[in-house]
Amino acid sequence: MSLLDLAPVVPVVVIDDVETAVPLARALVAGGLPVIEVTLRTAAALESIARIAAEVPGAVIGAGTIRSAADIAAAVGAGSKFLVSPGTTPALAEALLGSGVPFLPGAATASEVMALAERGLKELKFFPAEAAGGLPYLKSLAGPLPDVRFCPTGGIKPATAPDYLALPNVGCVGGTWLTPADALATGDWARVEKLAAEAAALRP
Ligand SMILES: O=C(O)C(=O)C[C@H](O)[C@H](O)COP(=O)(O)O
Repeated sequence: MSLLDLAPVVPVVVIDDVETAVPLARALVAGGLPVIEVTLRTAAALESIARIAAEVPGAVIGAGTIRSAADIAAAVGAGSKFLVSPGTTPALAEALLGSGVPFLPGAATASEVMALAERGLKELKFFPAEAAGGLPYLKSLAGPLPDVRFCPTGGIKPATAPDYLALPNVGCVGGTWLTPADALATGDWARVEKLAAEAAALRP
């Protein structure tokens, strides 16, 4: 099954304290969102991915902010089951194709989408979704490029997620709203689970 169809919302998580990784992943899975993207933006990211991979069997754990072949090696080595990049250079596309795991390469323009589609890559992250044109932009791409599907991410909120999910070329959306920094800091896993449950219900 495609990465885009596993869950309506992919939580994008920035983890500063590795001790929060497992409880937050458990809360997301309990709420009904098994696909979790940990951004490689913090020192705790790789160890967090490793712990979630080892200790949260219901999670499909992946790495975001992939920018290089070295990032791919580190992320896959830590146990990432999928990879996500904010944008895609030709070299990064090559490295992702050789990674051995599913991935969502980032794209934001018709030309970038077409360059990836030429290589057979037709399931992409649309980033930064809101800033790059949001709903009208994705609707416009669906006309000439109907065979390409997206996980828009960047600026998407609970109120706007349903409109994105209603588009024919959107499989899921990504966002950080499921794991607010203050909830992570205070260990408010019940709040994370509730936010996840509300998001999971966006596509019954
Ligand atoms: O680090 C990355 O490569 C990313 O994944 C960027 C994130 O997708 C956005 O930062 C989403 O953040 P929100 O706009 O708060 O939902």
